[in-house]
Amino acid sequence: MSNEKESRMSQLQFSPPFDKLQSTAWKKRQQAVCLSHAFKHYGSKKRSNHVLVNLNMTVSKGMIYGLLGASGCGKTTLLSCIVGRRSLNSGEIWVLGGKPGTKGSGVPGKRVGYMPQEIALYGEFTIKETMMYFGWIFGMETGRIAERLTFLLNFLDLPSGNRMVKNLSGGQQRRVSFAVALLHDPDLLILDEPTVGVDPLLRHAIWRHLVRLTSAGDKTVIITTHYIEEARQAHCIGLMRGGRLLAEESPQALLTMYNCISLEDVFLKLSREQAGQKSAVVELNMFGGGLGLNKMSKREEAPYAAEDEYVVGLNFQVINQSKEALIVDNGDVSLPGKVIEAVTNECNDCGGCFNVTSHGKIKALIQKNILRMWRNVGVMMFIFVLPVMQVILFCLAIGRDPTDLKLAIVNDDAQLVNGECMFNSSCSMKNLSCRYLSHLTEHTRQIHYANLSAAQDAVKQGHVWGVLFFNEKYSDSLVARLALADAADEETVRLSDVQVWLDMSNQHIGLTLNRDILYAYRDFAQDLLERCEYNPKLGDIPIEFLDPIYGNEDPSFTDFVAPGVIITIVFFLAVALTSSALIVERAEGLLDRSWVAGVSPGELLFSHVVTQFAVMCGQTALVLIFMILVFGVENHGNIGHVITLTILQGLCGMCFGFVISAVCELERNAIQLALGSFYPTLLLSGVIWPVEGMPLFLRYVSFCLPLTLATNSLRSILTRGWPLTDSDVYMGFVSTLIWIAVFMTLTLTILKLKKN
Ligand SMILES: Nc1ncnc2c1ncn2[C@@H]1O[C@H](COP(=O)(O)OP(=O)(O)OP(=O)(O)O)[C@@H](O)[C@H]1O
Repeated sequence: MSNEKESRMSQLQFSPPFDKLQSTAWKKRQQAVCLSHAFKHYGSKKRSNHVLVNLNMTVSKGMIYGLLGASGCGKTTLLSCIVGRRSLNSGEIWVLGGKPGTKGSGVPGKRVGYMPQEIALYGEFTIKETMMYFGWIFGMETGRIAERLTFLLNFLDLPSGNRMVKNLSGGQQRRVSFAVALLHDPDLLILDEPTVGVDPLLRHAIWRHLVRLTSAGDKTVIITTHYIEEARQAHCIGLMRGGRLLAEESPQALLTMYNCISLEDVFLKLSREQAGQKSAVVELNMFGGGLGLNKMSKREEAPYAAEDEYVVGLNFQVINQSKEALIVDNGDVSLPGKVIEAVTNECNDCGGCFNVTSHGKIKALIQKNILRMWRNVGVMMFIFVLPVMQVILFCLAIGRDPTDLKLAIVNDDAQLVNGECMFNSSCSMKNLSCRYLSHLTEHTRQIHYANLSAAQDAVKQGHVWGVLFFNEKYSDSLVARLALADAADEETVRLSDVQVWLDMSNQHIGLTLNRDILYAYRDFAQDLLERCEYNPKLGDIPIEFLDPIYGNEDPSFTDFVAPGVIITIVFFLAVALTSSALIVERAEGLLDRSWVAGVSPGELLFSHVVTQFAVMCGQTALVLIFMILVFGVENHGNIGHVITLTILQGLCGMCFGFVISAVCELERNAIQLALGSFYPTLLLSGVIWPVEGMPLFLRYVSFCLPLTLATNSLRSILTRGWPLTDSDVYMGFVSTLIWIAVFMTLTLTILKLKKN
């Protein structure tokens, strides 16, 4: 050890005593990472899985710390606590002088470079775009990112920066992921198995680079690896098992202390000791020199809660610095970095200096969202083609009267001439059945049958929708009935009736025929009276329907359903688009990477809101253009209000999508929840049937749903032209805004809870 280093060490050892508590805290803050009595479990208290159990760990600045342990022993969990991605259930954690997650600590954020186990990269980005994205998130200048990109492409032997990540090999993708962690030259590098799938030459280069990085003393690396041999190059090794560190020493010191020739032997020995010398069933998988300690008995994996009893080594306390800890492979003794750090360098003193402005991050996030959509043809089709298709299909398929309905006619009143039912259109009282039938043609196709039983059979077999029967005395009886009025006898009245049997199994077709048969009689009677110079009104029932105040005399079902359909399309497209967005990012480890890079849930949501808002404006424009301009759905109101309400509903759907994606871990569950909510909402919101037709209790449920009042409001604007001041209209806006606020609050709360 050099004299200078020695004197610095002794200065530390005899540093002026603060009060005891203060000096302990001060010591912890001088380390790159310091955990004491750390506990972490997953699951509920009753069924908890204890992953970190009274774990103590000290990583001094400027060292490479190799974290080794069997699969499932808690390494990733430990790293995620260090980077601020998870918090401990109890215990203390200091990272770079601050507590992860506290303001200005820079962790999570730009002070830490994190390479997770998963690839966690956007497949549809090029390498360059990937670097730009993460660089902007870290608040780097574009020029600086380009410089680092050139260096990292060379250093990591990566192909051109213009290659798409998804087209790279697995090993190349891992190297890009490693490059992202190195990009902003962070103070602390956390690398979760960075050398998996990397060839030996490059692995060697990576380790050389890590050693070079840390040699200046201001950069620290924590690395997990299953290649135990490469871990020999670390300054310190933490051997982890059952949620705690069995040892924390330099490789050389471990070998010496345990009198072993390999680190695997050391680990085996320690594991046996920890398991109380009882048959430690540890299978060493020797493939590629890997540690492969993944087949331990359950008993062995159980956590050990006794206080510090198995921790071997000196824990690198700065004041009692272990010499062994400072021995590097070549036998030289070196200081693990800048052991002495001025208290003035503490992060709390620079208050917020590690905060990257939200502006840069949001810009990067928005660009990322747009690029992901743009590069994904399926998503683009979903966004812009699907709503148009839905509108076109709705307008073509829903609300039109059924036509070409076959009706069986049995006419004993008139003879067919060349298959035609002939009549005289002047004031003639002959063949009145044919005259009547001439008014029944709008939606029907008449098929003449010779007798009643054949016609009724045709209905029974589904060939026709109904039978109209005219007896042989129909015309004469009808004339007599009109002439005699109330003097007509029962027989005359009966014979002047047209007898009808309908197939009412299809309500809409049945009602259409029913209506047409009645209207045809009215038209027939009025026509006959007019030709015979009577007042045609005598043929009508004595009720006069004047011009409707709203709507028209022949209201269309399309006009009734259209407002609800517009809102449903925009709402549920937004749900579908958003609900999977966060889940996919989370499943691919991208969300974790963003959190660790310092992106907050609020920034992430905001970026999605902005992108989605732009998408929704496009969707709304397309839906309204096709509904109103192309298919002529009526609009008597202010188009500005129609557009605003539709966009607000889209935002509301997006926020609901955020809730789903925050709640669900799997995309499958998100799809189930989105689909599951679609039908109840559609049925209960008065979109396809008036709310007034529901039982009373269901109406209350209906009014509490996000689409009901908005649909009512849009309907009032479109069909009645009501202004915003009308309560029916403004309640749609108010309820939508309330739902947006509720969904956003829920999402933020769930995300924050999950982040913790
Ligand atoms: N989100 C989670 N919820 C519940 N249990 C979890 C969660 N993440 C990890 N675990 C459990 O915690 C334990 C430790 O997992 P962790 O990923 O930290 O292990 P590891 O040492 O990194 O393993 P490997 O080397 O295979 O990556 C495992 O039993 C795992 O099943």
